[in-house]
Amino acid sequence: MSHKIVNLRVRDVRFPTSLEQHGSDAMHTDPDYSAAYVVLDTDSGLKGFGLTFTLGKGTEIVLCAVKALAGLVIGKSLQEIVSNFRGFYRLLTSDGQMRWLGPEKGVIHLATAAVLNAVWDLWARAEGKPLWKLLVDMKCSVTKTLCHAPSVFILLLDILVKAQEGKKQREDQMLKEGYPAYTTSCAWLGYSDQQLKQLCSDALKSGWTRFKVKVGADLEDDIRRCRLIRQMIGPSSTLMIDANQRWDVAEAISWVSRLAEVKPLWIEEPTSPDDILGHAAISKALAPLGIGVATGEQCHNRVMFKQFLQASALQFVQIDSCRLGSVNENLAVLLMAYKFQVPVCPHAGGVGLCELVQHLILFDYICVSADLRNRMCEYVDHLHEHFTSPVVIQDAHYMPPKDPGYSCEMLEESVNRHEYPEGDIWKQEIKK
Ligand SMILES: C[C@H](O)[C@@H](O)[C@@H](O)[C@H](O)C(=O)O
Ligand SMILES: [Mg+2]
Repeated sequence: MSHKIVNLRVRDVRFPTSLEQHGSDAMHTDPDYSAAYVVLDTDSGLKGFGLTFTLGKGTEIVLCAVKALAGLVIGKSLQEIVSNFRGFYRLLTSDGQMRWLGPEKGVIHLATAAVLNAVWDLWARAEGKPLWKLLVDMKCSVTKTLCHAPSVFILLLDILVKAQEGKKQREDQMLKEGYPAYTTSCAWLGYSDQQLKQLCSDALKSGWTRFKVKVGADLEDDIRRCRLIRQMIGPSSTLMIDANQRWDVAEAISWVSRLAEVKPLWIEEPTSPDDILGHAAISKALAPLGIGVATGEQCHNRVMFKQFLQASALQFVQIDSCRLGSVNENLAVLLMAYKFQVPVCPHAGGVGLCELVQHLILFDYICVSADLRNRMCEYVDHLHEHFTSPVVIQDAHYMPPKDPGYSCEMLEESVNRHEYPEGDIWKQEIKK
């Protein structure tokens, strides 16, 4: 069946997470976790669901961008798209007029991600497999044609072929044990010390051993909060800190040096996400303290990642399922990270990001890296109840999803209630 796409709908879905300071950090003090949510209808009745993540205001701009891309998608069959997926990716990102809005960055690229995520979901559903399994079962030569990689990296096929060895064992291992995760949801910046202690002790009881803390607004607060959490989790648990771009380069080095006593594994987004050489300077300065630099959640595209890797400007690659051009571009980044032997630890702090990115990291382990050292996938404990196939966490591990698709279909009732501004949730909020 060809599954011709006959319609594309996009909706503005917002959750009022700022009311309880969920997701807050040094730069985003009041995020309302939101999404531009895309549904593709086909002539066969099969649907594809995709999204890109936003923080509330401005989601309407992403919706406009998705609508601008719709004409490139409607009328195409799934078969036509996947038989030349790289060509379709180029069609979306290289329109002679629209590419001026990016290219491949900002709102238009978020829109590309939402649309392509829905196409990948449709493909996986058509094959009756969860997306990670669709990728794992693909022939290496096919995988290579999907990913949108810079031409310098022609060794991609070799990497994939090499990783065929032991693939079945790794898949079985994942199905049994799951992929290791860390939690960010104990220590958002707007949480009180009391809340932080409570959440941390609950998380320890549920088996969590890796924790991320938000920092960057006030040094004395950071020292107190980081000491508190290190004391609670003990010396053998892993701690990461995340400044969400708050500092300039010199400030980042001195601030993080003051936090070195709590032994963070990484400092995430210490400075502007575009400052590749700044990240390289920070990496160099912090290496003697045993602290790495992590970044990626606001890295526009694969070309930026290529330069970060070439400049030794990061020690942990944080791919993002909704900022890069979907699976296609993320595959390119996974392969480049492997080439540079830098571990991938995906970003998932948002709505739906955990659901999506678990598929990519499973593929990375089974078919690319074959390594779990220094690797873990972010987890936040928010809003999973709004999805038809929510993530399953067992003993701080992501258990591989079993339902066909890319796991980002939302419950119709949740979408209706949270649609902005007409949904009940927002009508009530506006009345207050
Ligand atoms: C506004 C968001 O919650 C961010 O703080 C979040 O994505 C974060 O940077 C993370 O690493 O999870
Ligand atoms: Mg972050």
